[in-house]
Amino acid sequence: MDDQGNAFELDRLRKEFGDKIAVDDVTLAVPRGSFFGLVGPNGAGKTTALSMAVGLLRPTSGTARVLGIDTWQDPVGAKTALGVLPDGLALPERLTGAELLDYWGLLRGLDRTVIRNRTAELLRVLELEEAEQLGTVVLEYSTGMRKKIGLATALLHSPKVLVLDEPYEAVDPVSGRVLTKILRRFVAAGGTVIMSSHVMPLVEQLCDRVAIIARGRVAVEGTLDEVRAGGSLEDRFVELVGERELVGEELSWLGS
Ligand SMILES: Nc1ncnc2c1ncn2[C@@H]1O[C@H](COP(=O)(O)OP(=O)(O)OP(=O)(O)O)[C@@H](O)[C@H]1O
Repeated sequence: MDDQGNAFELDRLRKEFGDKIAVDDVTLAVPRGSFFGLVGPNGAGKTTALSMAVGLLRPTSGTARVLGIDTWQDPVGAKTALGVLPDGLALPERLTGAELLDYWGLLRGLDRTVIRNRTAELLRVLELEEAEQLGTVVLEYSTGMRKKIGLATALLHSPKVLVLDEPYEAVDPVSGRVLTKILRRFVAAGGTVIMSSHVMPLVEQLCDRVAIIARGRVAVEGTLDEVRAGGSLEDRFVELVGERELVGEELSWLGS
């Protein structure tokens, strides 16, 4: 166990794709029990950093630890502690939600009765029960439904740390509220959530710590109030990242 009380530690984590430095020596600590928001512009390196941190993408250099367990030295140990909603899920598509969770649970080594009970509960809470009754396979799911079944796979084994890449994207408001309740309850019970999002008000509403990442680097990190520095998170984001104005005649043909 990690004696510093961190759920997550990235130490000079780096990813190069050819000449492109996608993640530029990111060092970040996420204290246990925090609801951590990772924000930044498109292409900033959020997905790449999270993918390396959870063991889905091999870093060029640097380390990632989950509850003190090195993600790359002890992948099974780290993955036991982790629940992950990756960007662009690669799920078996020709299974129904329940079949997928059954398969997932068995891969995780869960007991069949536990899988069955949790699956029924997750499908009910995430409003995927009707699709299940109709025999809808994941291939036929809408974008939001795919997000929700992805969340269900992340939650199924009751992990200690959840890493969610844009969990609210494409999720309707009713399911969004359910998700918020689930995540808040999870954190209240001692779990840790690391979530990327482009929705600043949502991050302000949910997260107690935030990092703004830009061009592969951490521009600022701290408590929500430290990062906001008296303004809104969006103001701080734009201030750090730089505002893009339409210059001169750019797109003036639009609507003319
Ligand atoms: N497999 C890859 N090969 C080459 N370049 C990549 C690859 N994956 C990501 N990149 C590049 O790395 C950079 C970071 O991408 P990443 O997907 O991590 O950004 P992001 O912050 O998650 O963006 P978004 O908010 O749009 O999801 C981008 O410049 C992207 O083009």
